This record gives sequence, structure tokens and C-alpha cells, in this order.
Amino acid sequence: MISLTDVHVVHRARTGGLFSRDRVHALTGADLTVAAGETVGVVGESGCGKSTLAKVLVGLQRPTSGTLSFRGQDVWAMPESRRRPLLGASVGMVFQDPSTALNRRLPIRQILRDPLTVHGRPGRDARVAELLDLVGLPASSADLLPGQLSGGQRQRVAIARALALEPALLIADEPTSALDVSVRAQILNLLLDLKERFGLAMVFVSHDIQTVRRMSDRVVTMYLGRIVEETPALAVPHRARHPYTRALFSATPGLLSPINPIPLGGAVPSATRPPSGCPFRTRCWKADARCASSMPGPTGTGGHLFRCHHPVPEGATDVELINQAMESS
Ligand SMILES: Nc1ncnc2c1ncn2[C@@H]1O[C@H](COP(=O)(O)OP(=O)(O)OP(=O)(O)O)[C@@H](O)[C@H]1O
Repeated sequence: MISLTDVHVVHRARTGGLFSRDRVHALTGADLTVAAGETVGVVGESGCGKSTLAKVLVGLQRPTSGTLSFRGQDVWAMPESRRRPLLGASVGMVFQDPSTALNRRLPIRQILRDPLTVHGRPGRDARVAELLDLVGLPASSADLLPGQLSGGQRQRVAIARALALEPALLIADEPTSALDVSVRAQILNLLLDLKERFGLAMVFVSHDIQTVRRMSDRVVTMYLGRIVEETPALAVPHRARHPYTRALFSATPGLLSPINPIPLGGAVPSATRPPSGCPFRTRCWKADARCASSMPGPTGTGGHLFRCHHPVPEGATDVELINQAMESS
């Protein structure tokens, strides 16, 4: 339904002196397809490009190069008069923090009516009532301001707004991380329920790997602006083949590692000066000269793709990987 082909996003950012601007490589060579009804989870450390990927998919960030296609049409080749209504009606987005995502001065009714008005949809009041019901809020919430709702209720309004135009795809960027732990499960269950009910496709971005596994059919791992692995959700963590995916999952308590996480050397390099070749090579226990000279192309089958010159052997246990990493350090 929606796909990215060789998408790059480069920002110009002031990182040093007053007049010096560096190129920040937020997304590099991203290829991704999301099929109708499927949920793709996106994981990776802070700053790896998850939100940039989400913004590109929803049309909020124009790629510096590469193609965003929706149902086979090149979105950025269209005139704005076609692009905006197409993406606006077809792709909904739920942001991390509903307190900042909703206009504090507008009543909920207005917040939910706005997209309907912009897209010229009839029966707006009836639709507002329907949307509130869909997300489990009483009809009386329509007259309240966002500040009169709890965080969880505000996120329900944000979800209702994202669904107002019956999109085929919902992008959820850390939709529960700003919420109290006690309401997180309710919001996740609501998203799962809505997805099931409407056959929505979803891109679910989160730091919380356990949640991503639970919500997704497929898990995409990102590192320093690159998609390094796509894995069927049931295959992670044990069958992941990229060393970084294994290291990331091994650092999740209770998920995999019987002892310690796989130790990685150093820190994530700056996105202004990503390493040549494979971006993970500076921290990878398997890296050699080949990794410095070229980024491997995707290999794998059956919906499992990884970009690595030295993938983890099939069936390798975490303990074996920990030992290898410790020996090479
Ligand atoms: N508007 C911008 N101008 C300059 N650099 C940016 C801009 N937006 C993002 N970046 C940089 O691009 C890289 C990717 O950022 P992004 O927000 O996509 O990462 P992320 O994985 O979503 O991080 P987090 O999990 O912390 O939200 C980071 O190095 C970030 O600092």
C-alpha cells in the first residue's frame, strides 16, 4: 500500500559556529513496504531515525531524495493540490505526547471536526459522536477542552482525530511513552482493537521492544539512519541475523538474555559524520575491512531481510554472541 524506495533525509543543522551548518543524515537509503492491514514495528536507539521515517510516511517530511509511493503513485511527484488530500485522508498519525499534539484552546468537538471540515466531509456532528464512541469516550467529552481530560483520554482523542477520515494506514510514533504506565495497556489494546475492526495498516514506532513485538507482524530495526533488518515479529529475537538487532534485543530485560546484554564497543557515531560502509561497524564485534568499504545490500528470504556482511549464524545463541563479542574486545 505504501512504500519507500531509497529514501534519504538530510537536514542542514547548526552544530558548530554561527555560520557553519552540518549535514545531519537522519535517514539513509530507506526501503520499506507496508501492506494493507499489516503492522510494522520500528525499533532502534534514540536518534536512529524512527520519527523521521514516520514523518516521511505521513508526508510531514519531504525526502531529500528517493520515492514515497502510495498505492503505486509517487506522492511527491504530485501537485500539492492532490498530495495533501490523498495523504491527509489516507494516512493518520498519532504522536507521542497528546498534550502538545492537541490545540489546548479548542474543545474536543472542534478538534475532531477540523479534519472533516478541511476534507469537506458531511455529517460532522454525527461523525464526532461516532469517533468518541469508537475510542471509548463519552459523548459529553465533546464539550471539554484537552486540559480537562487525563493523559490517556487525550491520547484517545488524538487517536479519534487520526481516524476521522477513515485512513488505511495509521502511524503511531511512541503513542504510549508520555502516558502513565497504568493507562499504556489500555491505549495499546484500543489500537489493536481498531486495527482489527477496520483492517488498518499500522506503523508502530517505539523504544519499548516488548510492546513492538506484541503489536507488530514485522519488526524493522534501525541504526544511525539506516534500516538494518526486517524480521517477522515471531522470529525476533532469536532468529534475528543482524548483530545490532541481536545486541538491541539482548539489552531488553526478561526478553532474551540469560546473563548480560551483548557488549558493544563505543557509542553511536554522530549523524553528521556517519562511518563509511556499514554504520554499525565501529561497534560491531564482527566488523572487518569489508564492512568499512561498503554497505551490504539486503539479503534473506520470506520477509526476513538483513544488511550485514557477517550475519549472525542461524541458531546462534545469545551466550555464544556474548562470548564472541567479549573475545574480540
Ligand atoms: N529538524 C531537524 N534538524 C536537524 N536534525 C534533525 C532534525 N530532525 C531530526 N534530526 C536529527 O536526525 C536524526 C534522527 O532523528 P529522529 O528524531 O528521527 O530519531 P529517533 O530515532 O526518532 O529519536 P528518538 O527516539 O529520540 O525520538 C537525529 O540525529 C536527530 O538529531
